[in-house]
Amino acid sequence: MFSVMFKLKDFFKQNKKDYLISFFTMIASNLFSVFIPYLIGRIIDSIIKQELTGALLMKFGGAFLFSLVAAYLLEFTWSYYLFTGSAKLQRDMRKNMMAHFLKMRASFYEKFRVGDLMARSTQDIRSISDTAGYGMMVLMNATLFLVTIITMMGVSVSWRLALFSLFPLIFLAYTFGKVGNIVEKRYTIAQDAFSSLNNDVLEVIDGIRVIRAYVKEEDYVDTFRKETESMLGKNNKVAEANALFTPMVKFFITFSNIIAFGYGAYLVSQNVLTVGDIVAFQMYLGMIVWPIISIGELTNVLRQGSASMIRVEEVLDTKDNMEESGLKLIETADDIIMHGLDFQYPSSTDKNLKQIDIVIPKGKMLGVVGKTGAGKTTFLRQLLRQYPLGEGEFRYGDTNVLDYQGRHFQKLIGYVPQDHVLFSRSVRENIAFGKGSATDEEIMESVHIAAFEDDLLRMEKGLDTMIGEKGVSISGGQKQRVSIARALIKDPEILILDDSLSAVDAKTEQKIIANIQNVRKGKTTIISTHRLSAVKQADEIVVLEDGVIIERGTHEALLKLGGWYYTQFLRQELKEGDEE
Ligand SMILES: Nc1ncnc2c1ncn2[C@@H]1O[C@H](COP(=O)(O)OP(=O)(O)OP(=O)(O)O)[C@@H](O)[C@H]1O
Repeated sequence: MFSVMFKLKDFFKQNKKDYLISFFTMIASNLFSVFIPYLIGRIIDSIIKQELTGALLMKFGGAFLFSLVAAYLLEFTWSYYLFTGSAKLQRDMRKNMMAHFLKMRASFYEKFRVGDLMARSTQDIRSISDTAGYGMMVLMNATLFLVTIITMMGVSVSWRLALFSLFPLIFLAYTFGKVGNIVEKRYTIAQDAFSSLNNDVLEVIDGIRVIRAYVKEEDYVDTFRKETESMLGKNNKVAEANALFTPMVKFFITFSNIIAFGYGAYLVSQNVLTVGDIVAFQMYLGMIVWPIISIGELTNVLRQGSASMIRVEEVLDTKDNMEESGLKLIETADDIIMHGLDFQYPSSTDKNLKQIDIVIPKGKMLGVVGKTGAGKTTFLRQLLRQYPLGEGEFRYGDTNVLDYQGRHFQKLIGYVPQDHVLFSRSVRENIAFGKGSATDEEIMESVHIAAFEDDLLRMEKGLDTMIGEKGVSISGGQKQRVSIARALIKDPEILILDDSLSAVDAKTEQKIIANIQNVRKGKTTIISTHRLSAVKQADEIVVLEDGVIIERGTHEALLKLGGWYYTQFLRQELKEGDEE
């Protein structure tokens, strides 16, 4: 249960000053608070003994008021320092989480679904920070307060009475532990359900157009209703376990009250205690309820915090299984050489690339074709190092890719993925993303190469047009061209296009290819495509089937070969002829 506090020890150390201020102001505030019943006890005794004079009342009144104000101000101070600390913890953990997400590659995102990651980086982090704020407050304040009250009960009234009347609380502590275990288990189940629900919401929002097109709204409403019902059930179970704490405290404290009254009255009758003592003692018993309830809640907060900590650690401890990269810096791209390269996705049962032998000389264009599922994207992912390296040789010139610094290596590559990812920003920002300091001239140059000029002219605000969620929706072909412009503005040593021209018409495709060839002289370009006309000009074309290169050569050589490429090319030519 306390493991979560232990795991946060570095954070507590870093914010030692704040926690020390909280701790000492808390002690002082508690001392002033417990002084008040003591004063009341003394006033009652003075009334009974008929010793209360005006001067004495003024003295008691002054001390009472001073203690009240001091306790209030001190409580403000400790709660300020404690709760700002917990907000800092949330900030730090979110920063760590985001840094981790940005470092991770494909296999990590295959393990965790987006909704799950969102749940862990919001609700779980909040629950952990509750342990550093509320949890810490209860731990320090309730235990300190409890110790102070019990000491006052013993010192200012009677140790015997204190021991007897607090005896039932031993059973309370035992029950707290048992219920705490139940809370932790139920909370983990509820959080897992929340992750899954989060994910489903994201999927619905993402796929809303398809859901509508297939008139599946009702089905989704129904599924979602069932899920939220089940989630409600799980949360109710947590609430049910939580609700046990307060009645449990009241139940056991009642026994303490009975003992205190019975045994206390006996001690008064024996002249061991005064009536004022008993009143003060009962007030102390009343005061003890709050810290005990809080300790129950502390158990709760700590159990939930440690369940959340396990969920957050699971994410932070998951690496993407990428090999350690070397220290070499790569300044310029060399020939890309793969020899006998095999690769298998972690979740795949068969090899997805088999014995790939390829040399892409620096500055040349390679075309990668093949039917769907042949392994084109998988081959490009090896170049991009999105997955662990397969078995076999993969070099840049004479140097094994693993000898290069991973991140540095990426700087040479411009990549246009199959699924176009554009941000909810302006066209300008989306394109300049490829090169932070890009001027409008440079942006327009890439717009021109990507054949996006005419589209831009039609946009009322030109480069300032907002796209995505915050602005206009743009077509698939337009998205592809903005993505191409984003990759081109970097003027990368290696440009990788993964089926990036599929949504543009044949004429525009030819225009883009011609532009690319024109501006990328001396630079390596790799194009994977279904439409063979896009790679006609390539220096070499490889045909993949089931992860194996089955044909290779120039366009002319492949036509002569009369294999898959030849048949496919004829089919596409005929189709395009028909369309024209
Ligand atoms: N992340 C993955 N985990 C497991 N298997 C995968 C993964 N991605 C792809 N595959 C499998 O690897 C094989 C090659 O897929 P790949 O996406 O490389 O084909 P492709 O030639 O690019 O297809 P397409 O033209 O349809 O994009 C397929 O059998 C596919 O099911």
